[in-house]
Amino acid sequence: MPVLTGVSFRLAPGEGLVLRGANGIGKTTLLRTVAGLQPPLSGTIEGAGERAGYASHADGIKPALTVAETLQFWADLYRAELPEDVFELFDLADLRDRSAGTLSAGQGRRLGLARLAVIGREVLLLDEPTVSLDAFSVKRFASFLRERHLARGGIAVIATHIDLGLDLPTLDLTPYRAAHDAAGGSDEAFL
Ligand SMILES: Nc1ncnc2c1ncn2[C@@H]1O[C@H](COP(=O)(O)OP(=O)(O)OP(=O)(O)O)[C@@H](O)[C@H]1O
Repeated sequence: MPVLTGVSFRLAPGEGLVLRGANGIGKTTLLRTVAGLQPPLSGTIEGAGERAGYASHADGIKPALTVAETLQFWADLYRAELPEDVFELFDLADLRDRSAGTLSAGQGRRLGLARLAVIGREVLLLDEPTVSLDAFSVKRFASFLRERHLARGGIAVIATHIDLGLDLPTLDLTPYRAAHDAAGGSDEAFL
């Protein structure tokens, strides 16, 4: 059963897009589909695939590793160099040797987001990236997106309920909600 229907967008290097819509409209579903984690029922997605990095609601933290070990783990996995300033960029310098399992929610989110600076993917698919972040951390993350990602030709698709101050175009998914038969909402499609 479709969740969204008729959605279409195209982004050039350096461009970003903010996805909007009420809870349950299908923002996560769309991001996961673009990321290649689930197939579309119809239509095509071009240019994401191996070039894409997806950040979900979960931070993907391994509690047995320290903060520094976590980022090195991601760098090794993606065969990338750990950027020297990644700890400063995400305000993690004082937490480098802290066990990742002991981080607060916001600190853990900063670590999860720092992964994006490590993996070097051109297309970032971000699902509510600022959840748990304080205002200062939201600003820092917005600066990372603007100066380190978009300004260098990266692409970002961001589902967010808050204004990141990035002045990006918005795609409201409300008109694309799929019609359903009388009996069921889209929830039943997953059961
Ligand atoms: N695993 C699942 N089982 C049942 N229903 C699901 C599942 N995943 C998604 N859905 C349903 O699919 C629809 C779209 O969900 P999705 O998570 O994409 O919405 P969203 O726009 O990201 O919502 P939110 O703003 O609350 O994060 C919703 O009706 C949701 O209940």
